[in-house]
Amino acid sequence: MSVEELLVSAPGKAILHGEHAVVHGKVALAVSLNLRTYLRLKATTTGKVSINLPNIDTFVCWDLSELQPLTQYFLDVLCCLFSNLLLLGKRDEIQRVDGELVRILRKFVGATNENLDSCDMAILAFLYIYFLLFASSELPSLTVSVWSELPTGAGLGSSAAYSVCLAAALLCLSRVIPTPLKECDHTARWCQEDLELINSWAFQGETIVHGNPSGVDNAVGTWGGMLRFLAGKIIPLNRVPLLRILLTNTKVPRSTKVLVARLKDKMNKFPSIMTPVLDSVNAISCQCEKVLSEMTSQPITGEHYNILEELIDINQHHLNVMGVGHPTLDMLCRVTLAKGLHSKLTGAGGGGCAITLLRPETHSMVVQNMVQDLKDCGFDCWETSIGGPGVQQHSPLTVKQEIMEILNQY
Ligand SMILES: Nc1ncnc2c1ncn2[C@@H]1O[C@H](COP(=O)(O)OP(=O)(O)O)[C@@H](O)[C@H]1O
Ligand SMILES: C[C@@](O)(CCOP(=O)(O)O)CC(=O)O
Ligand SMILES: [Mg+2]
Repeated sequence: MSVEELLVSAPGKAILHGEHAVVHGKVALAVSLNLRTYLRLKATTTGKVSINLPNIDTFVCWDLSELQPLTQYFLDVLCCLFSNLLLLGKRDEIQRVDGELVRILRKFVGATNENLDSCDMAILAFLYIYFLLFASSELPSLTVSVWSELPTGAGLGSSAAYSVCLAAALLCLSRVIPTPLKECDHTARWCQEDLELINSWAFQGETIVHGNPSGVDNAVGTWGGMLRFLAGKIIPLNRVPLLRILLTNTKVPRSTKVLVARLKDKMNKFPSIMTPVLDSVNAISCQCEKVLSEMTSQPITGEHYNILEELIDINQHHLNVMGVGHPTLDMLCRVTLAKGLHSKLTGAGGGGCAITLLRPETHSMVVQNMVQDLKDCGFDCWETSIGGPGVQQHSPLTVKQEIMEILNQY
């Protein structure tokens, strides 16, 4: 069946514990959010490839004749990649981004900045997946439009949600995986094997945006729910208590790529100092997992919350030691602590977002006052439910009208 129009979405994430340490092979606990990125793909006959990214004010359109000469560079890599793709066993090969191809694409889009600005990274991630999937056949003419409820570059995994949507939609268009939505369905998900493929292609998109991602963000975007992630191994945590979490965005812009590289430099400079810090973060993730599991098998007590709060405080100090804190994040922690509530940065830090654990007994007036104090600092706050579904295909009727209106503009 040919794909004429396709609507997919993927959730953002919050990391409870283990950001950065997870890049160095330590455990992370992460959970999907009910804030999603939506992508609409339309196959066209215009002879053009258009990509519309209103969140980052980026709108690009190429003639297929401009793109065609680039296909030759991808063909060698493709021979190897497609055979591995079909075998599905050699996942490492699929996941390795080819540096030479990225250099060629960077030159094509005129990206000069070593760290790449946000629009270049998003365009490169699209082109990389597009060429790898289509260079060996006819390049398809299409329009891709993306809109996200997530703030971009704020620690909530917008890059991964974007990459997961790109991977799912382009894999469907190339017919490597089927479109799961049946006529009577509102939303549908792919089988486990197809999800693994989406996840591995999304990892490539993340690699272009981040440089050296752990893979935890694209795993949450693909599978949703709460996950334990360790060195590429994904374990869904099905028995977890319902946690109330407040998200606050300091609105200080930062780049995950730069922050991940900053910690790498520190690790190289002070290995014997930084390694124990990362080991301690690993222990925090394990201890948190244990407490969360106890909270589902025993009556929940104040002591469980006390431990969760202490772990948040210790980890926030560690993240400052790693060099990924920011004065606004320190201020945010002080403001919430004044109301007796504990916070830590989430994601790459350096600004961006923090999570605050709300205790069940915390009165709604206390939360409201605290939110006002945070807003007075210039921050955005929202209490969101966690554990939203992973990547999905939608019928247009199931997507909020305001989101469809944005996507339908293109
Ligand atoms: N909705 C979107 N549209 C276009 N690009 C996006 C979108 N969401 C994320 N991106 C890409 O991801 C980058 C942000 O990734 P990153 O620095 O990892 O922050 P985070 O993942 O925490 O939001 C953006 O600069 C952009 O290149
Ligand atoms: C810092 C890190 O642990 C999480 C980054 O998340 P985000 O891009 O800031 O949402 C990096 C990674 O795991 O790839
Ligand atoms: Mg990211």
